Amino acid sequence: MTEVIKVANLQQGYGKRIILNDINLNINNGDILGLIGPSGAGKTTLVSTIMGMLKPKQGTVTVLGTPMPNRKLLGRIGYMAQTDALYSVLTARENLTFFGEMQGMSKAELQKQIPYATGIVNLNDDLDKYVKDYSGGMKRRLSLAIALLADPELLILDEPTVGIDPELRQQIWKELHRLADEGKTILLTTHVMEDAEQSSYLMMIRGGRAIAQGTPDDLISQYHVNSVEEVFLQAGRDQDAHASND
Ligand SMILES: Nc1ncnc2c1ncn2[C@@H]1O[C@H](COP(=O)(O)OP(=O)(O)OP(=O)(O)O)[C@@H](O)[C@H]1O
Repeated sequence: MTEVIKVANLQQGYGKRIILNDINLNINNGDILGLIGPSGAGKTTLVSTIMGMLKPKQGTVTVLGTPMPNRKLLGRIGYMAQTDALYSVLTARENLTFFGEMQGMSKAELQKQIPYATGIVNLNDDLDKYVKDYSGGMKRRLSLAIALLADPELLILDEPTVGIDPELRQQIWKELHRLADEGKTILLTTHVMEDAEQSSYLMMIRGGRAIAQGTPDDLISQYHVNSVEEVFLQAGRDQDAHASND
């Protein structure tokens, strides 16, 4: 087992405002980490820090053995942001080719990987359409295909299943599990409990703090409840009770 992401005593924020406090996390290869928490909890802030887009205010972030931020590492990470960064005047195929070339992929690799990545998200029949004519869900799916394109060691996906129907969501999860079984590491943020239940390890963030973390089964038994959703609700109540006692 190799440690792929290590976050130690992280404090993060914007300007003087502190958003995340005392975050500690270790993820090994083959893990699927689900970051779950209410809107504004700090999930994207944590993801951006792990990606190296934000420098830690305090503490350290190490990815694939390298302290972050480090630009050189970006080629080894497949990243899907929350807002789609696509060129609407280009077709889907042209977008994929552009982002693949940016990551140093050869023509032969692109020829092999474009059908693979777009097959996972059911976009093969729409490859030559302009992105400006895509629906919101299709754009999300294209963004996911771009993240998968170069077969990266680490996939970081910010809300990958928003706007994706249940059948396709199942297909995507099947592929994410296959990639994890191959030893790839996946970090995703989500609001959706079904996604959380599919993760091998969960971190629940609320008010900038990790209120619970562990495997779904461990958390369910630790909190004496029957579902991940109940763990989340109970951990939130515990946090509120703790705050009112302070
Ligand atoms: N660039 C920024 N500058 C200042 N504040 C920011 C910035 N980005 C996020 N924030 C603030 O940081 C807090 C956490 O935001 P973040 O996007 O990390 O939450 P989130 O858990 O990802 O939420 P959501 O689930 O809605 O995406 C919010 O209060 C937000 O307003």
